[in-house]
Amino acid sequence: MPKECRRKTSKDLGLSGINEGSRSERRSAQKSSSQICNERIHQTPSPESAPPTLMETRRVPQVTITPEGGGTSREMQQEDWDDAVDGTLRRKLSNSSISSTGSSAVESEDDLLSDNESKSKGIVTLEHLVDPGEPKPWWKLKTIVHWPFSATQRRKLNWVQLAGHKGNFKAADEGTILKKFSENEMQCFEKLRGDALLPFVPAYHGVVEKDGESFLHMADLLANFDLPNVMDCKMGVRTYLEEELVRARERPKPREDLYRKMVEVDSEGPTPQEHSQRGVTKPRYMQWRETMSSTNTLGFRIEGIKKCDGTCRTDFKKTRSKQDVIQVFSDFVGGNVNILKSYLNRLAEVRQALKMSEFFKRHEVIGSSLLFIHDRTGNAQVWIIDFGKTTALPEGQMLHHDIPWQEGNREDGYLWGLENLIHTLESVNVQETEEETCCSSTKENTQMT
Ligand SMILES: O=P(O)(O)O[C@H]1[C@H](O)[C@@H](OP(=O)(O)O)[C@H](OP(=O)(O)O)[C@@H](OP(=O)(O)O)[C@H]1O
Ligand SMILES: Nc1ncnc2c1ncn2[C@@H]1O[C@H](COP(=O)(O)OP(=O)(O)O)[C@@H](O)[C@H]1O
Repeated sequence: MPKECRRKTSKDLGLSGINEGSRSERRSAQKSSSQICNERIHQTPSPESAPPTLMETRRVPQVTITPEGGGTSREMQQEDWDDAVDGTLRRKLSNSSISSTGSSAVESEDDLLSDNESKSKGIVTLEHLVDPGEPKPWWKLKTIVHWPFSATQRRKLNWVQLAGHKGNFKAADEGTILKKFSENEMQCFEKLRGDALLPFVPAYHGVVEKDGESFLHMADLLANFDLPNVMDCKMGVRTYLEEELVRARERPKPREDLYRKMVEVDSEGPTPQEHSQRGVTKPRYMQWRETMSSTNTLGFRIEGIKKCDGTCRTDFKKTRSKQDVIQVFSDFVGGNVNILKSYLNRLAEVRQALKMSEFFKRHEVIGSSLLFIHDRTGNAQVWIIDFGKTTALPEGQMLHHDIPWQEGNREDGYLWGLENLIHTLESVNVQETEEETCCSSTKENTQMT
């Protein structure tokens, strides 16, 4: 069937109605959502109780950690943002020089990953912790959770891991997975039990332990999808904890692995000093990642995408401009207006839940992602994942999540990023007639023996 060529934005198709709160704001300003998104980057902040949409990104401080210790702080200037939004960042930090040639979204096609390759992210095969034939009971319960697995269920799982550390996940009983234990994340799951965010996080089944190694047992969000398309968006304007900054300042540890990762993307990234020592500190690397991608300018970034045709890309480190992000989103939804609508609906629900959530008010949410999953049946969902670096604030303290971060205030820019994410998704062009998104019907996220 010939494809309809006339392309429309989601707004033309009435999708912006989903986003009620911000629609009236847009109407009153008589501006398109794309304008708004760009303008937010330049707007000055309204007073303390500003609505979540207004955040002055010009004042996101760039705290630079030098190997000698002693952080220096520099506020981003107007020209930095001007450069950032037009896609050519040419700014210099106090001790570094960064250049970019634009989005990798159109540059690299070399990222078809499998677990045979050295890269840690992509399509993986999850193993169980023991050989399928092992006869003895080997699980030691650490919490009240009853270990439900039987030997016959110990199979390998074809899975998708778009971010995070290699080997962090194991297969578990059907529809569930194990993630390497983190005290922080465990506490978050426990606290989320009675919270408004509960419907948006993977169901949590407790902690299990084997041979001294502990795991968080949770729902496999891919389990109910047929050949899923998956996208990981890391939320917030900052991806490292304030305490990581403090630690790096007190005991700076230049890391060669991070230096190598930086050079791989931009040989001009490291400063002369970092080149000579072949090392960069963690916060320095994280800040560089934030400025190269859309984290600082939009409050979220794309980490990886796996499509139903089996292709997988995690080469988004330089996808920064709003236009580039729109292009990637557009490709991800494959012009399917219903998928786009479902995602926008779900994001509106997530936003609503975040505003209600007691947990969210009292936690600094760093490095957490929104996981988008859809398939050809039209099923499309968004989930909040990864609480490994989500930390509770001292008693009585609360965050806005939509005001600028300054060292000490622990703000993460999560809500601001979500607003921008919604507006960016609303700007995606969709075709008037639905395009077949792809793929045959073989079940992909399956348990294999
Ligand atoms: O994405 P790239 O450029 O590879 O950088 C990674 C990610 O930021 C990881 O975050 P995530 O796990 O959310 O993907 C982070 O782990 P943390 O979350 O532990 O900070 C890694 O720190 P190290 O593990 O210290 O290298 C850092 O090297
Ligand atoms: N519950 C889940 N269901 C399905 N996929 C998941 C789930 N949790 C994580 N993932 C996948 O694993 C990747 C890494 O997850 P994450 O929790 O961020 O790990 P880490 O803490 O190591 O960064 C995500 O990008 C996603 O592809």
